[in-house]
Amino acid sequence: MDATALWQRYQKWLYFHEGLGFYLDVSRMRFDDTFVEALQPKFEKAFADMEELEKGAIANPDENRMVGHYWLRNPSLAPTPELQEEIVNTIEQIETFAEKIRTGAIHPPKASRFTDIISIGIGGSALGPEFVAQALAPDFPPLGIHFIDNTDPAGIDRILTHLRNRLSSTLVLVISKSGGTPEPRNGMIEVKKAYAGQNLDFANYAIAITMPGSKLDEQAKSEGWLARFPMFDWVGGRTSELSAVGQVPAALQGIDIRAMLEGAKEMDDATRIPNIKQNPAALLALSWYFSGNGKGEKDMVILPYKDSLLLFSRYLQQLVMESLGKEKDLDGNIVHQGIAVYGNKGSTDQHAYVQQLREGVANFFVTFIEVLEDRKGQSPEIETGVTSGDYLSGFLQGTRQALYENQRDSVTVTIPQVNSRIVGALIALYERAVGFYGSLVNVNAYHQPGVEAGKKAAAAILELQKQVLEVIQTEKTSLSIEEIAQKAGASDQIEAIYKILRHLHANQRGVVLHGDFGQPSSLKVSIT
Ligand SMILES: O=P(O)(O)OC[C@H]1O[C@H](O)[C@H](O)[C@@H](O)[C@@H]1O
Repeated sequence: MDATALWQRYQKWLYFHEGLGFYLDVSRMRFDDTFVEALQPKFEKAFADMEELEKGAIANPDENRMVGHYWLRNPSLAPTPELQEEIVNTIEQIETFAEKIRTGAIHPPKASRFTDIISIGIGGSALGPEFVAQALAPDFPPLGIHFIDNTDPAGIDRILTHLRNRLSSTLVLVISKSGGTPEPRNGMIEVKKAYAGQNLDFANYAIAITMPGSKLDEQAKSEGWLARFPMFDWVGGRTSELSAVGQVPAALQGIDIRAMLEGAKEMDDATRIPNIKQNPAALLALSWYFSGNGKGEKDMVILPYKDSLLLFSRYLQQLVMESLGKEKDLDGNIVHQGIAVYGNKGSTDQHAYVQQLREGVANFFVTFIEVLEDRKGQSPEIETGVTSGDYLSGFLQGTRQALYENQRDSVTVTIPQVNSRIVGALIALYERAVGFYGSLVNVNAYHQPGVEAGKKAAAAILELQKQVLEVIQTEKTSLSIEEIAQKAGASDQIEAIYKILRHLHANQRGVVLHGDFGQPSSLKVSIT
């Protein structure tokens, strides 16, 4: 296509939202009108499905749940007055509470202000808060936030060591929708011990964000924690950033949560329009479908040219892959659906893997995110008439062009600046695009059955560890791994048993391995 034709195509497909100053350019996805027409019936179904979902249909049939994240930013859409009230009240409670913390009206027993937050959570209970903190926290936030989003002991130590002199002014958010996920539970137990180690009563510092009645909620209630905020049954983890999960940490950092909700609402209104060309989420879903043949054949590379949006790709990784990565479709057929998502930021990544994007295996499409405002205020000149921001902008345009010339497609999202309203709008845009795409390929985008298998397997390993330790302690003599496996009645688990023992050995847990470590079957195991 020559320059004039491309310019025409650019204008033909350009989506612009005036209120948000938001652009979406899908002109560098090489679909034609026939393709769009062919997809029209599927889109009609997707629009209808979405309307039902917003009205409170059981859009997540496997878990028999409504899917209501859209109600969070427009409570009048919630199907009952009780739900509407719950949403409105929760936001007000969060704002009031955060204000009291920030001003010192609520303060720790031994200090006039809280200075820091440890936020403990994983998956949907971490990725949104992490992304938003990086994107929107002011340079000098009223409280600095630190995340424990794993059960890695060294990771936990790093945070606790860093905060050891400020623990007495550090709030702890324990975020878990289910209130039973092992990683945040472990983090909470370790952090609680650290508080006890400094003679601090954990309850005076701890806040629970979880479904009412969960294990975590019960614990917070019985121990008299500082506060509890509800996570609703009808909000999925990966779409929970605009619920208490994201709002509490954001408000405590001085981020404008009302503006985030407002931006999301504006985007929701725009993505409710049942017309592909006038609906940015539909245009995204169309592009994804085109690129991967409706089968996820191409990966989605997210490249924001702005440091503050670095974690957007990680956030989207869960939203897209946990929603769309499914073995079966809604009719029970084996489909192995999904779209792989990765990325960091430009222009940094141009000095890393973009080489492969340009010339290597063509198994992806790029989503560029362009921010029009370079920085607050004027930029110094780097060369005559040229700023650092001009370079950033030039690198984005150049990469988009170079990829296109090599038959690599891309989408470009352009936003005026990174602020609360726009970040809210971006979150809403992708939530809706994922919902539409789920309908196009006929999968339940709101459950995650595959995650359970990993959790069960891990639980089985920990059970096996207990059996193994019992054998070693009863026998009290040096044994081979094979003998231990036999005595534990788990010969079929010999490799897992070896790995358990090697891990215990490496961590001074009373188990010692002797022999040739390159020949595991030769090893002898004894207790210390
Ligand atoms: O918030 P929680 O209940 O602790 O869940 C945290 C995360 O873990 C689960 O395994 C799910 O796969 C995620 O969707 C969820 O966000």
